[in-house]
Amino acid sequence: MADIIIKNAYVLTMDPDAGDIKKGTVVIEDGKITEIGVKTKESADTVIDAKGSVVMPGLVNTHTHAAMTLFRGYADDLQLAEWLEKHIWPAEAQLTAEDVYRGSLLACLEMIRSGTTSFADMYFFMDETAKAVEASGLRASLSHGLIELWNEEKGENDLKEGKRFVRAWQGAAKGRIKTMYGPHAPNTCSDEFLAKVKEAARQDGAGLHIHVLETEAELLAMKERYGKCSVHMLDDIGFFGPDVLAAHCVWLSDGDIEVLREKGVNVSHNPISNMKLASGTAPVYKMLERGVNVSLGTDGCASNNNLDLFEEMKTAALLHKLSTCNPTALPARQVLQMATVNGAKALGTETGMLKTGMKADMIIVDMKKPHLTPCFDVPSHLVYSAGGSDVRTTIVDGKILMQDYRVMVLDEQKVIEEAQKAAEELVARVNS
Ligand SMILES: O=c1[nH]cnc2c1ncn2[C@@H]1O[C@H](CO)[C@@H](O)[C@H]1O
Ligand SMILES: [Zn+2]
Repeated sequence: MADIIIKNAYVLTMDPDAGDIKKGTVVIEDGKITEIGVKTKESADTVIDAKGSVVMPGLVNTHTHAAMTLFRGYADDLQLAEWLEKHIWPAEAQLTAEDVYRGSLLACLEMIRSGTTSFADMYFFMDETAKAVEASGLRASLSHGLIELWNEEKGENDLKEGKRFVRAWQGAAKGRIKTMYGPHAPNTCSDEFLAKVKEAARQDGAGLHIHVLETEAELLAMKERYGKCSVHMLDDIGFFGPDVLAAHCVWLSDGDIEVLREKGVNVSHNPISNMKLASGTAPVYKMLERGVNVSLGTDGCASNNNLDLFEEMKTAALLHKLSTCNPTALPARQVLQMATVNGAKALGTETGMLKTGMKADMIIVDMKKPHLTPCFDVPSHLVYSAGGSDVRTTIVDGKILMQDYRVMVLDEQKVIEEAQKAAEELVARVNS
């Protein structure tokens, strides 16, 4: 007997061999997809009739800072350097472990509601984010942010904590948690420090999550310090490989794109954050054309200001049509692939596709809505017309986290109230 059967759904498998099944069935057992097709002979404890809905792989957010939900709308309409150094970092200096737990739990709730089933995070007090992931049932790749700022002692301490975290949580929450090293950026960490972090990651068999060439200011600072850009500096110290997740990658030359492709680096594109902070336009069309694995991320809620990957998909599609003056750039299906298949590849998880044997991370999107009527093409609707609030059911590792808009794993009102309180008290401390 299976655990869950989803029937009568439009199945968007994202599996190139299987394609879409217009009226299909997905069978889930022991956290995995055991059958996919038109009909099944199986029976199950839970049978979901998904008539009028789409079942698809859960979305993968490859770059965020979950606890920054507490800073949602806290400092808007500013230059990145001023935003980070004058507003965000002073506020982060007042953060407590409890705050990070409240903020992370709020983020998990928001992700469950908007169809994100796994995410990559880089922040502080990461034990708390890990606990929130454990409690919420989501899947995540977590890293402690290492910000050396050319201070050897700070670097050592950060790396020590990063290492402790990597070892403490690798494989936790029944394998849903993976850990990574999170050196912040090439303009906040020295080349020597980055090489040390790379070595630690190699020893632990852990991945690396880093911001790369988010701003022109970073590019100019790198040229002045090293006589080369971040990509070449990182390449020269042996940093790159398929275990690296590079967020932003806005200010790339054609040569940089070639390095990223050759080394199998995974890029997390964050169009809304890049637009909001006016960081620039990442050459996503070119990267995809050359075969770089580009996925999607929201970045933190201080620069987005939500975690809705449906919004991110639409924005990515529109931004690259506009920036290339080419309406055929980033068609809907390719954008869906970025948010599912490419994201799963970036995090190295057996998810991102509905396929027998894969982990059962999937969402059911309600298509019986005024703004989704009529429906000629499902991928088009998912990218251009739908929003995170159209997700009715969210399943991770074969467990139902939200069923028919009801979150099963968290006390929603309590999570919201406690996050609100934590945010208010935090800002009061910052201003006192
Ligand atoms: O867009 C961004 N660019 C650079 N840093 C960021 C961005 N968003 C958040 N952080 C910062 O990264 C650190 C986590 O390691 C935090 O200090 C967070 O505020
Ligand atoms: Zn970031």
